[in-house]
Amino acid sequence: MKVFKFGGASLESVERIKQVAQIVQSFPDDKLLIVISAMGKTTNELEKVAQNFYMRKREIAAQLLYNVEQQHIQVAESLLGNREHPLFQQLQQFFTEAEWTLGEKPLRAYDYYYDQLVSMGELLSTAIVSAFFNTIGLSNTWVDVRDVFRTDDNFRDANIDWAFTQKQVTEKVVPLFNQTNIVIAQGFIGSTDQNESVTLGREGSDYSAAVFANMLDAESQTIWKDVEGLKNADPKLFPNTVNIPEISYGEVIEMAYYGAQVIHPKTIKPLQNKQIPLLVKCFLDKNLPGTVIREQADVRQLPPIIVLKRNQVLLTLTSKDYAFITEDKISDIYETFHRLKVKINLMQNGAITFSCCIDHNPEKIELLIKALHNDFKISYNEALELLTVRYYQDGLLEDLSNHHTVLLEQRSKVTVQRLLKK
Ligand SMILES: Nc1ncnc2c1ncn2[C@@H]1O[C@H](COP(=O)(O)OP(=O)(O)O)[C@@H](O)[C@H]1O
Ligand SMILES: N[C@@H](CC(=O)OP(=O)(O)O)C(=O)O
Repeated sequence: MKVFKFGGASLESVERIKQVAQIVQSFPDDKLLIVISAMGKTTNELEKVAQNFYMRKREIAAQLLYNVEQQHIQVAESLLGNREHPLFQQLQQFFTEAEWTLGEKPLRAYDYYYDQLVSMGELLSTAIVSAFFNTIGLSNTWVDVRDVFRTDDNFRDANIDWAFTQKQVTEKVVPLFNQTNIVIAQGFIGSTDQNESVTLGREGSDYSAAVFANMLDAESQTIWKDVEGLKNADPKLFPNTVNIPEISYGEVIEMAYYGAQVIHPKTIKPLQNKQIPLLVKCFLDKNLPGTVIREQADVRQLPPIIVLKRNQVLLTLTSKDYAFITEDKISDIYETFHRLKVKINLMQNGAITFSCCIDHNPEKIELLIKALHNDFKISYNEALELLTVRYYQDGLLEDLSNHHTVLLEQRSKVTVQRLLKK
């Protein structure tokens, strides 16, 4: 059994979906559990539907939902050639459910409504791909993963109930492979014990695939991307990147931790637990070797690995009473950040100052200031970039920081981080 994951980029047009079908056709002898994300940027569009609904801008929300509907119907029509197929009823049902939600008064928390609306992207894409595959001879079974992935009600970042979900996978998903060699399921979504839809955190389909791989004891998981494999930096941000043929789980966790937006950070652990290799392959050319991520990878040959996080803010807290920044003060500060769910990307303290770098989020900064202003004078510096280089070489570091002022720096033997201002 192999687990494949196709993300939004691989489904962003009719041509790309046909290309995905060709890839799947080249594995005729394998049992495949295929996890699929929403098409293209659908999740972003559905987020806007949810935001407008919650701000009681119903007409705008309805119009945005209609746009999503039309895009999907057009893609489905191009792939299937007509509107007679039962798929169109299935799509209509998803839209009707979303319209019902839009008709409600938003009495519950925003995150709940977000999940009810945004989870639709994966239901639509999987329904379309499944119907298309069946019409071209890629016989498959479509699964509503909300009947399989049981979670808590931590909406927008729900946590999987492993024991219950494993039972569902064994009892409901495994038998499906007696009917077809291919089973198609949604990434990114699940359901509570009250049958409410949940999402697992943005870009969470890699993680969904890893949960399936773990529970099905898959021989491998492959995520199909628009890049030749895992590279030493994001090729959209840096011109001369190189492909990494082989890398360890631990190294990929480090990259994700520092902000590399290529593999969801939660993906590695379920695979590592069962020593299942993670392959990153290119859907544009499946013959490229890609990257193998596993425990015993040869890391001696790793190039410098570069991660750039943009849109960062440096927050500086200075104690008002000139008291030292001691352990108890740091503990209070961390407690506040934890309570407000603000992640610290880099921190440093001096005698009476505590400085940290966080993602730019004006609402969160306002809440932090409110919570901390009694004890601290607070200043902040916006529009910064956090550069992380592992296995750094000084020449490279200087090149990457050229024309920037370094506001904060931290070095260990392996990793250097610099907070840069243009
Ligand atoms: N180190 C890296 N190696 C390869 N790609 C990277 C890296 N860091 C960031 N990326 C970006 O990840 C993108 C692919 O991931 P993503 O867009 O999430 O795919 P999908 O949504 O299809 O799963 C690439 O287009 C690339 O710009
Ligand atoms: N569609 C979701 C989940 C996901 O993982 O998408 P992608 O595989 O395209 O990154 C998102 O955009 O967050």
